Amino acid sequence: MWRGLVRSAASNLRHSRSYSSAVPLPSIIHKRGIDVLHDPWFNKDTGFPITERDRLGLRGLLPPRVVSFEQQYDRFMESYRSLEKNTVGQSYGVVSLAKWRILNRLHDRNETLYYRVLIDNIKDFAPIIYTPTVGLVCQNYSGLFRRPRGMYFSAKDKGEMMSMIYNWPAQQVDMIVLTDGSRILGLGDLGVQGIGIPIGKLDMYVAAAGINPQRILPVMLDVGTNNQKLLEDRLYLGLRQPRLEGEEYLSVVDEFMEAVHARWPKAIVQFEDFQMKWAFETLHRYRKKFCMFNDDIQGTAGVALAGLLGTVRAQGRPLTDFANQKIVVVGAGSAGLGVLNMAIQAVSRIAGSGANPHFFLLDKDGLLTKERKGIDPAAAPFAKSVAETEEMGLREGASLVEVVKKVKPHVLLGLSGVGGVFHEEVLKAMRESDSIKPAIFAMSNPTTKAECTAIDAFKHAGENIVFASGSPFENVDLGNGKVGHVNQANNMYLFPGIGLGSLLSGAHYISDGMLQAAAECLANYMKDEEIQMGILYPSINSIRDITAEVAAAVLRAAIGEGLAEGHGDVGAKELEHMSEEEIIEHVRRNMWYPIYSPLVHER
Ligand SMILES: NC(=O)c1ccc[n+]([C@@H]2O[C@H](COP(=O)([O-])OP(=O)(O)OC[C@H]3O[C@@H](n4cnc5c(N)ncnc54)[C@H](O)[C@@H]3O)[C@@H](O)[C@H]2O)c1
Ligand SMILES: O=C(O)C[C@H](O)C(=O)O
Ligand SMILES: [Mg+2]
Repeated sequence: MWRGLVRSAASNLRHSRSYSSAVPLPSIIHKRGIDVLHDPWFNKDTGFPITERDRLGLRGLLPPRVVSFEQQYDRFMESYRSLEKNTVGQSYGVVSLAKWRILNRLHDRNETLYYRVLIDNIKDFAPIIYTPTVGLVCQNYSGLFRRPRGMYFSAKDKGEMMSMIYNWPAQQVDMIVLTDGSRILGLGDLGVQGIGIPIGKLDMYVAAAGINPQRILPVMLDVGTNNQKLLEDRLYLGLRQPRLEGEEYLSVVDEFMEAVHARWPKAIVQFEDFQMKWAFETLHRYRKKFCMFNDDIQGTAGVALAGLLGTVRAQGRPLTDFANQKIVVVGAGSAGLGVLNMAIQAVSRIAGSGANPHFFLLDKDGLLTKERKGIDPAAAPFAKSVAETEEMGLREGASLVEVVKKVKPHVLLGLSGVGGVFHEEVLKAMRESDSIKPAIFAMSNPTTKAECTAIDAFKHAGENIVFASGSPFENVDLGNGKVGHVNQANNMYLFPGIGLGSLLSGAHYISDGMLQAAAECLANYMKDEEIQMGILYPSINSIRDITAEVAAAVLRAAIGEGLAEGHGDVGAKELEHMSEEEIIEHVRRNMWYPIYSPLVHER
């Protein structure tokens, strides 16, 4: 149960919150009494030792027995397990929200214990604090709201953001996840309720990348919502106005980015769940100016590419064969286009710039060809020419079934946000694939929006497929002791490492080379024996390990490109002189791990 490395208190405290107010020794924190108990960053509940109770004015505010961290941990897990028992037979929504509530209450009260149970039970808890339950939490946010978490900047705050940013109590922030709530998972525009996504992503940053929870900041940019139901909901907590558009919209994002940069010039900003037009626009606008990335475009692309390369290996083919793979991508949004852009780059690296990849792109109106009217410029490079389409017996707007039947793809990859779009006929058509091991990636989230379920994929497309989904599914029992392995193709395998590696590099922007290094690291992480069994991604139980490797790869790439400026007391020169082993050791040393650190100096 007690996995992972236990850091020394001193090293944990190096990243602790520091205070500008003059603090007389012996206290390490400036708060006293009930304020300490009400601060989840420092609270140890019944775990406060007698010396700290004395010196922080806690005597009498707690029952007398001092309970160890291990006992507190076991107590929480017992109540969690009994909640599981007591909710057997109830609906998914009721059970998962009950689980979310119990975890959220701990999060509100005692962050050290919260992150420890999260890290140690990540396989069980990720589906609650992350996809799929986080989607349900966002949908029910107004009703579930008890306490705020993170910061909210709204269209009404124009002109005020530079001063508002100083309302955040931490002196240092390393990692920000920002959304405008316009495309929350596959659930559409959820307005201010989308704040659950940055919170969930940052929980993964703490659990996987060891970013200190005192240095994370979830942010909601509330520029209104076009969701009529929310606008009419009397409990809705966001601005009741249609979304800002055009220059008005961009000026709000600009102001926020400048405010963040002014206070924390080295903070990394992850853009998350923005509708496509703003996802691309803001990425182009800020990517060389600030240290930022768009997770849905860039993080997803790297995870998908790692899976696609794994698929080639699973077929027993050399990686150069990637250039010959026929890949049908369903969904021409920020994620689908991000994947195709990165896949095209990979093909030209592997097979030279003259290679002609066999990629097919569909959106809600079917196969995209050059004949499409009003085609989005971001999708245009992937539209098929008339000659190519005719040669295959296809046409503009051809349906998914037609495309799969004619193309016989090696890979069918969904990022459409439409549950069940890989229906029985589509999956059965995959049996005629030209691959001996066709791959089906149903990457849309949450589970209800997956293009197909794992069971249906193995049932209709055959037992020899490789399967991956964005939200978790159980492995499938194929009978006779055989198991259909379910991979979770989710950007959670990359964004924490991209963020941590970029942070430690101190680079002023995140280059394509850094992102490519992250994807390659994930692709190379899996052993051939695993790949042969259809296992394309590591178990989520190893997410801390894979994240350290990814972060080291990103850091090495930044050093190699001369972008690394260093972080904290480790400068560019020191980074340049580190060996590969020293870099990974440096990354691991900088990963926060939850233990109770002393809050008073020893006399
Ligand atoms: N697994 C992951 O790591 C991951 C990462 C990012 C996004 N996603 C998921 O991918 C989905 C899409 O995200 P996005 O940012 O690209 O959204 P988006 O809104 O930008 O794009 C959705 C695309 O799907 C197309 N589409 C809609 N209905 C369709 C249909 N019936 N057939 C074919 N195409 C259809 C739309 O035309 C559009 O091109 C979401 O559900 C999101 O949760 C998953
Ligand atoms: O949030 C996730 O689980 C993955 C991805 O960022 C998404 O938008 O679906
Ligand atoms: Mg996302």
